[in-house]
Amino acid sequence: MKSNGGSEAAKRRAGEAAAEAVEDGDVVGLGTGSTAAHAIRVLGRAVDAGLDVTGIPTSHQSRQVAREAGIPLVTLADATPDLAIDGADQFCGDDGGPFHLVKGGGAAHAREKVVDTAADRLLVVADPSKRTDSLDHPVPVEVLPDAAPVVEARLADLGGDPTLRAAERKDGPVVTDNGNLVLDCAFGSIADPAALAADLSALAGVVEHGLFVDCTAAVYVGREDSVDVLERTDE
Ligand SMILES: O=C[C@H](O)[C@H](O)[C@H](O)COP(=O)(O)O
Repeated sequence: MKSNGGSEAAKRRAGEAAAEAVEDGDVVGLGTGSTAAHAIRVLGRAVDAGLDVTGIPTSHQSRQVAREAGIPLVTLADATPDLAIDGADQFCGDDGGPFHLVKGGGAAHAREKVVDTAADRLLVVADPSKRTDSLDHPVPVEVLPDAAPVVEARLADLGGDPTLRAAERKDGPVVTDNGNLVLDCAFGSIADPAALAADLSALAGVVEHGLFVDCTAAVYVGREDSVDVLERTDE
């Protein structure tokens, strides 16, 4: 499984703490990545112990981890998630929020955004290396394969520097779970995530981008021996 190199102990603590927010009878959106996988495994142990939880996976990876953990799975056609637990490649925001994220390091951001925003609450799990004052991580942009050259040009018009994501153990590009390609687009420091998100969403051929703007209810930041919970409060 892809890992960003953050401490596994910190990721595990974040996952464990977020999983504690799940209640009997909940339908849970199951995020993708190495941090969310810790939460899924904890939920699997809770299911073994008798908790009634149903999961909605966000990728082939999270489906596989959930199956191995023994979590019953459904789709968005069957149920609406009460909450979702998902990782992030980078986040900004202080306690009180709003929180903005960059996601899609595992190319799962399109399905993640559908499931995470369908949930009543999105709980993000992360280690401290993901936190920043201002987002500057390249934004993954999932594109229809035929549209990639056109979208690349439009991203450059927006001031971005796009790179087609290459596969690591396959010749050629990464192909997403949805059969599309990914352009990782560097924009430098992103002053207005909402405006950039709107610009990216407006491009023909873009299936989804990895900016998640103010849709997070809480961020669980795991450390070696503790967890900070940052919560979005209503103004
Ligand atoms: O596409 C992948 C997802 O957005 C992940 O949630 C994100 O890349 C964080 O993954 P990790 O917890 O492994 O750093």
